[in-house]
Amino acid sequence: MSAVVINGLWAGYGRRRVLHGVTARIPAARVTAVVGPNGSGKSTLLGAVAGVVPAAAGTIGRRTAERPALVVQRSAVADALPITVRETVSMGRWAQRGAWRRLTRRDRTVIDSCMDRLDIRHLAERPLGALSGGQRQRALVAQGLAQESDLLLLDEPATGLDVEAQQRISGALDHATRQGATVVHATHDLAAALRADHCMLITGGRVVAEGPPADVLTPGALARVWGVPQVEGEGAPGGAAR
Ligand SMILES: Nc1ncnc2c1ncn2[C@@H]1O[C@H](COP(=O)(O)OP(=O)(O)OP(=O)(O)O)[C@@H](O)[C@H]1O
Repeated sequence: MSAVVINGLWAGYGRRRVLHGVTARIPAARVTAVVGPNGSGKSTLLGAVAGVVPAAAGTIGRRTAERPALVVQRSAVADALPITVRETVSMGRWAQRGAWRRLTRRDRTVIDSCMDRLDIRHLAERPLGALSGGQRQRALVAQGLAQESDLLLLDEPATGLDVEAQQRISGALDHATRQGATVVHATHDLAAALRADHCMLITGGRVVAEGPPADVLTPGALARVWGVPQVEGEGAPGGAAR
């Protein structure tokens, strides 16, 4: 079953088109990895599905009307933002409660459990700007989880993190899918993409392959997309590149 069906999607910024007729299906309650070179349109695709980048043409069909949770790259968050980790994660509840309503007991339980899942409860009262990059990224992922949306979109959530932090995040995302959420993450980490349930390879704003990661991330497809020959025997066998 598909959580999102994208059909002939064109999208970009102003008059500049970044996505050129993207057609793809995102399976429900699974992890999908979006892979592609710098500037290929991964963030733009996540933004379009999240509704923050308008579609110029084509359609994005959703199974439900719930607002997606979008976790942006940590570099997109200002260092000087004067908020604590707990406040950052609490903002995840705004979509349900509004920014000025008092948090309920259930909100506080969700916030604490999302901090626990990312192992950042001990940092709860620290200012976000005073954290390391990896700690800050965990706080942003916890904020996304706190929205309890059925569609979680994450832009390179594990880039530059140590192995323990990467495992925390990937464990939290797997947990979300077991709870029924659909997870889509953009990544440059081919090992992480191979662990996903589904993979979309994009280049130049076009989907060049889509399907099981081992069928998509073939040595031939990677060589074509990145233009560098892969070492023989590396990557997965098969060939599903369009
Ligand atoms: N806000 C913006 N305004 C104008 N152009 C943008 C904007 N954001 C991205 N672009 C352009 O759109 C193209 C695709 O960018 P996008 O961030 O979607 O790629 P990406 O695959 O996520 O890249 P990366 O791997 O480097 O994060 C790039 O050429 C980029 O310069």
